[in-house]
Amino acid sequence: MRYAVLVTGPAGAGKSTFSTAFMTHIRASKRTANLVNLDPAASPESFEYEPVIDIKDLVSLEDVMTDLEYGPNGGLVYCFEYLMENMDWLEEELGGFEDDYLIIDCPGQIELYTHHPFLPTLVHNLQRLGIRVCATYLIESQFMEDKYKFFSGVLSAMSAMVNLEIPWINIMSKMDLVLPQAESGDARNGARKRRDIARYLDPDPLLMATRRGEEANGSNPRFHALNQAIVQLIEDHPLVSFLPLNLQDTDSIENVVSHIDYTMQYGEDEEPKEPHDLDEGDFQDME
Ligand SMILES: Nc1nc2c(ncn2[C@@H]2O[C@H](COP(=O)(O)OP(=O)(O)OP(=O)(O)O)[C@@H](O)[C@H]2O)c(=O)[nH]1
Repeated sequence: MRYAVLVTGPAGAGKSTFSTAFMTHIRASKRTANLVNLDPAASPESFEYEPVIDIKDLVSLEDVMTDLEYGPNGGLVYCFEYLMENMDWLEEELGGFEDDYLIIDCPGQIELYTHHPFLPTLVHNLQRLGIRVCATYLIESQFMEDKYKFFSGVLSAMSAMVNLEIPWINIMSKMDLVLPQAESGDARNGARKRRDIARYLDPDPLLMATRRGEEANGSNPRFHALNQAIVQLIEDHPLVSFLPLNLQDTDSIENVVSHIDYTMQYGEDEEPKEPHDLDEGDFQDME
């Protein structure tokens, strides 16, 4: 069985950094993982592990912008459409990998997750090849600092989940930036901040509720009805909750990887090892 984890989310959410930490963690636990880059604009410096498959070997944003004179956004859309037309290239590239995890670092264009057919086509093709696919969707903890920005993140996560219909894990990345605040100050303050964080990790739609006529974040009170409708939508479809990810804390990475393993039903089809297949390293792992 092959497994593919799509690492998705808006630009700058920490996808490449998480992909690297994920690779390191999987390899440290003596499993195999390979990185796949699907961002045609990614610079080589963004990867600590060299991707085994790189969309830039098929099409690069730079070439498209130079040769076709497209701007950066149109160029990116062109690259994804080009890949969609050349899925046999990806299929061929994937053919050589019988390893257990493919970590697919996706681009940060939000339209890819909400309405562009690129990701559904990709998922369909991976599944056709017998690869079990799950998605992680990262939004960064700074979204918690502005509840309206946070809810736009919740809605984009929800939209992406509905668009892709595959096992899904939402991750609140860069928790190292907010956790120290929760730990600082007196005990009562700390407890209140931790409670606030919990409301964001399991989104409480009431965070956004306003009373009729009340100004919300400087916005026009006429938005009250719209806010109420969004609150209702999130309440009626409680699809989104977030796993906190603090890359400074090994337990936090371990927790996220365990959720991914569980969601993917990793190892469910593994045959038990015969005693003669076990080597010394396996016994050391059990100590
Ligand atoms: N403090 C902190 N910074 C982080 C963390 N993860 C990523 N960053 C920083 O956030 C910025 C963006 O990180 P990337 O991993 O490149 O984000 P990305 O989602 O791959 O970005 P795009 O590919 O442009 O969409 C970089 O400056 C990282 O150093 C984290 O866990 N904590």
